[in-house]
Amino acid sequence: MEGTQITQRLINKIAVLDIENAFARAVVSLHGGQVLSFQPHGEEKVLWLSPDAVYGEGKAIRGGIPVCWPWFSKRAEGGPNHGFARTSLWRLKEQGTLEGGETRLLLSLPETTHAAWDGSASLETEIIIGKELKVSLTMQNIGEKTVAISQALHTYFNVSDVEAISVEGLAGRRYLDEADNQKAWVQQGDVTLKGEVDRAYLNTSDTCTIIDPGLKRRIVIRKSGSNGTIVWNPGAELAQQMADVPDEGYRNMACVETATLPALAVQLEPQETHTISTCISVLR
Ligand SMILES: O=P(O)(O)OC[C@H]1O[C@H](O)[C@H](O)[C@@H](O)[C@@H]1O
Repeated sequence: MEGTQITQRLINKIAVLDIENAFARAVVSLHGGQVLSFQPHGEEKVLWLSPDAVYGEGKAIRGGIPVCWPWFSKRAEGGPNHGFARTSLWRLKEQGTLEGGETRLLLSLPETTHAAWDGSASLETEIIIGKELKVSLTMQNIGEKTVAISQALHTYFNVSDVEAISVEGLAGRRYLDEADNQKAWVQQGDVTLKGEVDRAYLNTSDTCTIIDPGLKRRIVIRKSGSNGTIVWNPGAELAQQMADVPDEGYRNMACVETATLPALAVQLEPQETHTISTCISVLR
């Protein structure tokens, strides 16, 4: 197939773009500035998207790569969990095809302010869809004071069985167990996920690899500009309490998130810019 096809449609009034090129298919939502799907040709879907996801104003879409910004997690001062970028309406600023045939989209939130936040920033997400998926989030402080930014490209991966997979690349790293009062541990060997897992790995920009024996593939997650990795799965009990996750839905999902943790927030000076990015590829 030559070139890129991009078509727009609505899911319950939310505008999404369907992209198809020589390498892959992808779906991107302008609500949240969020990749919802990425599927290289001949490959199973790489990202998990909840069949019960809610598409509506003010709601976060469960799955794909939500952009958590300008804070990650709950915030002592209040405001929505994981910030407001994932519930904002982004603009499609540029679209094009790169020399190698990959599709490039640039989404933007030009002047980003919120009642619960005293900062002011511009935000752009560059999405490159090729054999690999690359997502880069670039922010610039356009206010007059320094702002502390924590964030995540909160990536939900599609897996055959969460209890059968393992995540390589975090051995020896310190983590806080968010499911157990932030107790600190050091990761021994690869990460396996049984029951609720919510871990914040600190000071690591290492590449992680999801080994999925059921789908007979490895998903390689490279990252830059981020000093932390979150590994999350709600487990059976919590999933049952989540209206936008089917009871058994947790089994096919694993989040490995490229993050800046609140404790290690970026101090962004006026006019300063910062980029975090993740690059996802599949190996057989
Ligand atoms: O339900 P959400 O606000 O989307 O958050 C979903 C999850 O995100 C991250 O992975 C956090 O580490 C978890 O503590 C949180 O439960």
